[in-house]
Amino acid sequence: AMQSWLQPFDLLYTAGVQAFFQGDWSQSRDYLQRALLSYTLLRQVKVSCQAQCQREAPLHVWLKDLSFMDAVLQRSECLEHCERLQLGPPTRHKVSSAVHKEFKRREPYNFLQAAYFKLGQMDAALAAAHTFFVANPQHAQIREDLGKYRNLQGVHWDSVRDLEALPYWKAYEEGMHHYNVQNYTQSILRLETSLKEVFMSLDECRALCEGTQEEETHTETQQKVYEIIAGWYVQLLKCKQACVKEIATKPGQKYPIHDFIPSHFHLLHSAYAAVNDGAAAVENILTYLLFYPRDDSAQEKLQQYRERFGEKEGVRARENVRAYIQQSLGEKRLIFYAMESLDVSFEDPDAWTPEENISEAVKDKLRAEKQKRREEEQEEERVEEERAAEEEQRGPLPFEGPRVTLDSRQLNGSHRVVLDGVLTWPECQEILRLARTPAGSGDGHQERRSPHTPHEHYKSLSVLKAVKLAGEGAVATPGIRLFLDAGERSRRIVESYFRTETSLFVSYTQLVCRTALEGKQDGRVDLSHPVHADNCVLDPEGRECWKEPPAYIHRDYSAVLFLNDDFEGGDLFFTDLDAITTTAEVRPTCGRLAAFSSGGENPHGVRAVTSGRRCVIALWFTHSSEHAEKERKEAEQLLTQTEISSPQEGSTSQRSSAPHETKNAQGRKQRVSPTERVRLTREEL
Ligand SMILES: O=C(O)CCC(=O)C(=O)O
Ligand SMILES: [Fe+3]
Repeated sequence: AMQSWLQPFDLLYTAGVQAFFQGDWSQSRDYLQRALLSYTLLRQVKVSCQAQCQREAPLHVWLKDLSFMDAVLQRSECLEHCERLQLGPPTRHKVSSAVHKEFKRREPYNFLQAAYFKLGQMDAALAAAHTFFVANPQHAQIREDLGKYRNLQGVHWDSVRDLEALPYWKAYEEGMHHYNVQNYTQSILRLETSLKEVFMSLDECRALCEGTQEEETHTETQQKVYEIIAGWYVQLLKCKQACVKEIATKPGQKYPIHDFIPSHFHLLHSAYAAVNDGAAAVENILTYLLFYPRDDSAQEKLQQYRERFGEKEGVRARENVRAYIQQSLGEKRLIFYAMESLDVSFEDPDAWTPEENISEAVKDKLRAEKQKRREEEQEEERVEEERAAEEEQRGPLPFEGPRVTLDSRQLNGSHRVVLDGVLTWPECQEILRLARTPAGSGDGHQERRSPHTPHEHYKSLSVLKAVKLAGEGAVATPGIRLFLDAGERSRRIVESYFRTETSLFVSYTQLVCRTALEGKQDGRVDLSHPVHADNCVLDPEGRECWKEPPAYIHRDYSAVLFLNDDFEGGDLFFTDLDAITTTAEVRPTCGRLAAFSSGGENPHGVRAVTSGRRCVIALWFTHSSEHAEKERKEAEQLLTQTEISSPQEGSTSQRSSAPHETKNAQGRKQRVSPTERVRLTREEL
């Protein structure tokens, strides 16, 4: 019989994200839901196949003669068969570790919540948003979104829950709480539940290690067969060991809870003693002593319990915990052994590993690695602090009107800012008219296929060309004056906000429109503008940016002043040096300014414009007077002449614009400072 097998979750996720950026919310929601389901089912199948094959094809054989290999082959066949039954024939498809990480960070829920929101499914949106927030409490955008949901009517706040919650965290926390308020009976119930579920989750996590290998094993040098087996096996053991850390780390937290598993027994023995269950108190202190046999205060407690409750014949430490410790120590022993001879690094997730199990050489190595990790963490913290300090140093805005909407921290980067209100709506309309000149009018103006994608048209206009067009009467002068002024306004904002050491000059100004070509958008996966940095040549593989020609190395700051939002797609986004990991997205809208330093710290690109036309003023600034835009000066002079020779500037515009647009034309005086202008237009509004 035909059976439809599970579709790969990464492909479903990609399809969901793609539909999202095309604004197809219901499609996006459906794909994302299926991706999450596929992810969960796949893990369930793998865990259950592991369990089944552990029973059917046990591996308790020693590496003598051929029986070991025999067992390995049988296990392998069992797993293959089990997974084939449930997942279909094996494929070459391999999920990248980047996607694995995104699922771990619950990234799909962020898209899903936004899609639900657009579809008006508010309760679902809230649940998905909360689920994402729990794992990403620092995420600025989700905080903002949740704040938005909070103000909406008819949202059921009481029913909001974490859709990915692992059951033991709730039990553990309630157990701690009851313990702290000396409600021991309840505390015992919760902590026992937590323990049971912790070990179940631990088993699942460890079983998943036996699935596909995450890390590619390096095969640069020629390896012998036993080296390959050893390398592979050590990877497996390290993966299993790492599960303790994973289990003990709450979603959204950076570090695991110290001694998470042993601490259960510590709490339990006192809780049982408090309710006078002597046998259980002794059992749990003995279990705790399995981890820390030389803990004096625990030994003392054991003595006290024996005196208080009498000798408890036959009461012993918990057998499953003893087995677990033995298993874990066995794994550690092999890893330590490998560390001595092979180039193996390891972070011991447990504090209880007995000293005598570790050789001096390995101790040194563990210490050195720990030191390295600490230094890396300190470096991370330092960068974070620097970023915070950077924010505090931000200068004031030079005039009234614009306001900062997102700072570097909220944009997950450095030297980035998004401001709103740099242009008013009528101003955007006036500038947009410049871009609406019919194709072919005037030699200065270009409309052609985009240099970046075959799915879009691309039109650019420099300030000088714009002024020349005005001279020919092809465009209205108020728009051009605004075009020039918008550049100057942006320059002043950037100079002041980033407190640049010397003044900035505009080095280039361009009005750029990207138009989606109808009928050429199906299945589109490319970008409107590929990821790049503005003053250096980006090398994503090497994670470097080369500040050398052909890059425009004199550019110090970049700005994009958005003019409209009546199109689909076209978000500006920032990435890491890898040109893949998106760190921030900026949705264009009239008067919004995205400004950032032009170097390798700010790789950026533009998402595909899939319908309509997206227009912006792109600006680059420089500290070097030699690179100041010469055209700008010339344009200023020419424009002033034109304005003097035709004081009724509104009249020239009539020819090139549709009648309904003239209502936005402003016949007011043009010689006003930006401050006055903002005030003026505000009063007009
Ligand atoms: O249009 C945009 O949003 C950015 C364009 C850009 O990055 C560039 O032209 O260098
Ligand atoms: Fe750029």
